[in-house]
This record gives sequence, C-alpha cells and structure tokens, in this order.
Amino acid sequence: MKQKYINKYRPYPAVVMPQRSWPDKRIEKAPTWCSVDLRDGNQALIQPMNLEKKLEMFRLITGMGFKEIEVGFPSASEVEYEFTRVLIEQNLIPEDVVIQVLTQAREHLIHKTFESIKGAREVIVHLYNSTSVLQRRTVFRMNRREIVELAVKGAQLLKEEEKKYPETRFRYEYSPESFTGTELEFALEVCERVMEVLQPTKENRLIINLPATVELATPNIYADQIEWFCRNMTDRESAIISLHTHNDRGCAVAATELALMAGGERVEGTLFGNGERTGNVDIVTLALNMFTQGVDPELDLSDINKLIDVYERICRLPVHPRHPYAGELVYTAFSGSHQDAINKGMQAYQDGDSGRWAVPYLPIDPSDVGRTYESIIRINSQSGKGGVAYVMDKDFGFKLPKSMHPEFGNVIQRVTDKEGRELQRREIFKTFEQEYLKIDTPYKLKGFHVAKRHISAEIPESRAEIEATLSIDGRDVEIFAKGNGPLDAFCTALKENITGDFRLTSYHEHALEGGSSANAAAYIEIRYPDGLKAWGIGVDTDIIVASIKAVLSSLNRHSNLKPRK
Ligand SMILES: CC(=O)SCCNC(=O)CCNC(=O)[C@H](O)C(C)(C)COP(=O)(O)OP(=O)(O)OC[C@H]1O[C@@H](n2cnc3c(N)ncnc32)[C@H](O)[C@@H]1OP(=O)(O)O
Ligand SMILES: CC(C)C(=O)C(=O)O
Repeated sequence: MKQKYINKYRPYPAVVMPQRSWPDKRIEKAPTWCSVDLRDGNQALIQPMNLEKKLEMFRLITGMGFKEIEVGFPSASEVEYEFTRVLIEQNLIPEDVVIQVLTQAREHLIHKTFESIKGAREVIVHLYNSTSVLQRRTVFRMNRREIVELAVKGAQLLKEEEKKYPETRFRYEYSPESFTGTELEFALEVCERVMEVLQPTKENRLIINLPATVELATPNIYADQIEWFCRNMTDRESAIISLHTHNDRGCAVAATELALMAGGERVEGTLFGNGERTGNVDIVTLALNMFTQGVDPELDLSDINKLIDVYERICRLPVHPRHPYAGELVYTAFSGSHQDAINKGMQAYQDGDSGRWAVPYLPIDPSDVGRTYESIIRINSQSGKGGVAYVMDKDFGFKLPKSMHPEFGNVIQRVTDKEGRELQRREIFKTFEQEYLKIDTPYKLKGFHVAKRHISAEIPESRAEIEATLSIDGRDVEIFAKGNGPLDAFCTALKENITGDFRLTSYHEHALEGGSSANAAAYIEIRYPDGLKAWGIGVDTDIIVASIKAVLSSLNRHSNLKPRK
C-alpha cells in the first residue's frame, strides 16, 4: 500500500458523550430478531432466489423461531411481489410470525408494496430513505429540509394506503438509511418527523431502525450513536430501536453486541452474515455468542449442519471452514497441545457434576449445535500424542496407558512427516495394527496351554505351569515353565529358553467394547538388558492369552523396529 494514498482517507469523528453508560451494561436477554435473508441477503446474491428457494428459506427461518421476517422488496421485481402474494394467499405465514416488506419513500413503490400485502393479517411496512451527508450530496442532490420532506411524504403515503386495507393490522418501521453516515441530530430530526406522522404509541410502537449501512468506524462508535439517539429522543417509549449492521470492517457482530448494550432492542441480520458486500450481521454468531453466556437466544440452532446445507444450496455461497460455530474446522484441533488440553478437558467435564461447560479451546459443546465429538481431533504433522490417544480411545476403544502415549505418538508422527498430510482415522488404526497387533516376527504364537493351575488357601501365591509352541523364524519351538501365574510362567520359559533376560515394567488391561470381535486388550511394557523399552499389545477373548500376545508383540518390536528409550 502506497503511503501517498493515505491522505485520501480521514478518521471517523467520535461521538461526544462524556457519560456513556453502555460499557457497563451486559446482554441479558435475546433481542427481537428479524431475519432479512429474503431481502437484504437475497438482493446481494449473484443469482437471487426464485420462488421455490424463497419458500424453502422462509420455512427454514420460521422453523428456527424467527417471529419477524422481511420477506422482500415487493415493488422491486416480479418474484418479490409474487412471493409475498403466495405467502398470503396460500396462508403460509405461521400465526405467531409477522412478515415485513421494504419500500423506498417513493409513491409508486409504496403503492405497489401495499398491493402486494392485500389480505395479510398483520404486516410491518418498512420505509426507508438515505439521510447521509454523502448521499444527500451525491445521490439525491437534496438539502436537509428536502430529505425530511421526502421521508415525511413517504410516511404520509403509508397512512393513506393503510386506509384501503382495513383487514390488515399495520405496523411500521422507518430507517434513515446510512444512519452512521448521517449527523446524529439530523437523523434524530428525520425520525421524529416521521414519528409525528405515524403517531406511534407505547402499545403500537414504531420500529426505528438505525442501520450501519456501511460499517465506517469501530463498534464503540456505533454503540455511542445508539445510546445518544435513545437518550435524546422525545418519545423513546413509543419506539423500538432496531439495529441493522453491515460487516465492512469485519466488526458487525461486535458493533451489534455493543449497540444492544447501548439500548438496541431488535436486530436485523442474516444467517451466516450473507448480504451486500461483506455482508449483514451474522445472526447465527450473535445468537450463539449469547448462548455461550447462558442467555437463551430464543432461536433453534441445534442442527447447525442443516442450516448450512440449506443456506449453501439456496444462496450458492459456502460457509467458511473457520466460520464461528459453524465452519467445518471449528470443532477440530490439529495441534498437539490443543488436542491434549481438549482431551483432558472433555474427560474432566464428563467426570464432573457441575454441568457447566468448561473445556479448553472449545467455547461451546459441539453437541449443542448438533456436531459430534468424533470430528474434534484430527491428526496431521502438528498433532501430538494426546490427540492420537484420543482417536484410539474414542474411535477404536483402545485406552492406551498414559505412559505409552509418547511411543505411539512418535510412530504416528513418523507417518505424518513422511506423508505430509492429515491422516484418516482408519489409517491411524492400520498403523496401530501393523505396529502392535500384526507384528509376528521373529516370534509367533502357535499354541498356548495352561497345564496346571493351583490356588490354595494355605499357600499365599497361586502357581501355574504352561506349555507353549512358538514359531521362531519359521521353526517350531516348544517351551515349558512354572511361575506364579500363566504370564509369569510364560516369561520364565522365554527367558530360560529363547530370549535371555528382560523385565516387565508396566501392565494394563481392559475390556474392549463396540465393533471389535475380541473383548480384552492387554498392554505390557518391557525393559531389555540393552536399556531399551518397548510396549506390546495383545488382543484376545481370553485376557491371559491377550497378555501373552502383548509380551510377544513387545519382543518382536524390540527385535525388529529398534524402539527408542
Ligand atoms: C441499503 C439497502 O440495502 S436499501 C435496499 C436496496 N435494495 C434494492 O434497491 C433492491 C431493489 N431495487 C430495485 O429493484 C430498484 O432500485 C427499484 C425498483 C427499487 C427502483 O428502481 P428504479 O427507480 O428504476 O431505479 P433506481 O433504483 O436506479 O432509482 C434511482 C432513483 O431513486 C431515487 N431513490 C433512491 N433511493 C430512494 C429513496 N429511498 N427514496 C426516494 N428516492 C430514492 C434516486 O435518487 C434515483 O432518483 P433519480 O432517478 O431522480 O436520479
Ligand atoms: C434498508 C436499510 C435498512 C438497509 O438495508 C441498510 O441500511 O443496510
């Protein structure tokens, strides 16, 4: 970026308000949500929705619990008009939902808008005209007085049209479009003049929508503007202050949150932030931000994958893989320390009884939005032993002893370094099988028999005698020995006849559940006279045989794979 161009831009003026109160406020309840997916979202699509798609989107958002829905700009196109008619004529609007229609403050457009809503039970007619300094000068070439007259005329036309449709309950919304580019006292003046015409009451309040049509400044300034506006209104109680932000600086969610603290009561936005340019505020993020603070957002987001599917198909826009709460990768940790912390945090959460979610790196329980734990940890070269152990446990039921995690983590690390890509879960399991379960050279178990077992009340230790047949480099060898138990006897037989000395340093076992046909796994760590240590694993329906296999697995790994210390 060239320095000389910096003079093209100037800083946005601050709002003078020494005793702003919003910084100390909190969001404690959900606002009234108004979805503008079918209007502001739709008008920004490369290929706007046809009638069927609009209907599908309408069903999706009513299903989520939106009670106010801007269904379109009926005077703008045939589809918009037709869609409004279909909703009304086919009685598709749920009892507790109110549709909203947008119109500019222009006579023929207002007239057509009212025609489109004939027969509706209740409607919000949303009137707007731009009031900003820039648009007054460059688009309208009107002074302040003329802009006020334009808005007042629009409001008067609403009142006139209303008389033709006595069967409908009308509510109104007025937007000084480009509010954030308008002098505050002028925006207030226009709104109050419109209020004078529409005569709202405490019982039938006018929605005053204060849009950041283009996001021009930091979110605190928008909050100041909202607080200033609320404080200075003559009749605050007859208005519902509505927020409508865009995301030009990437702060629409933050701006809306601060503005809610500043007095906003209603929010217009879209799913996943679709909308003009960088989009409207993303209601999914806003609502789930509230949810993570223990505030009921009063929207159903429990099946976020369904929302994504329908949204992507209808809007032909992808949801970014890192989109808050929704992206494909947001419940996934690749890096080792994150995996380790999530793994431990999940365990602590499952063991705990407070019911409060507290898992490092995961601000929300994925299952609350219909996502599963399985996809949380994925393995690539950035991953660590904890993540690998998590996958072995959650996907395959192998609870690797903690002291074994580094060894298998290193095995997987060598594969990911070599492949240079993410490993699929079945590839991790295949590596595990080859490394521990299928390794059978030089020693392969051909037969194992516990010849005698003796347990006596008088003798403290039990005794056992075993016979086993091993194939060693293709040659069958029979061994016999006595010991404290079958495992001890087997190790004695090996040491005396085949391998020389070694020492068992760790032993773990557990039942295997789920898809495995075997039902027990044994993990044995052996220290060898050369100072090396190696884990071995055995799986069998008989836990004794599983432990025998685990010993051979370790011996084979020690012989073949040069395990590290
Ligand atoms: C910030 C927002 O998202 S606002 C919503 C914007 N959405 C849309 O515009 C989508 C649909 N719009 C349309 O299809 C068209 O613009 C229509 C049907 C509304 C109007 O169509 P047209 O009149 O043919 O075209 P166009 O929009 O270019 O009209 C511009 C004229 O309207 C005037 N105008 C624009 N906004 C307003 C307004 N709110 N009130 C009064 N006049 C307005 C302009 O000054 C301009 O006047 P001019 O012709 O004397 O120069
Ligand atoms: C019509 C108005 C509310 C609008 O869409 C905007 O200002 O972005």
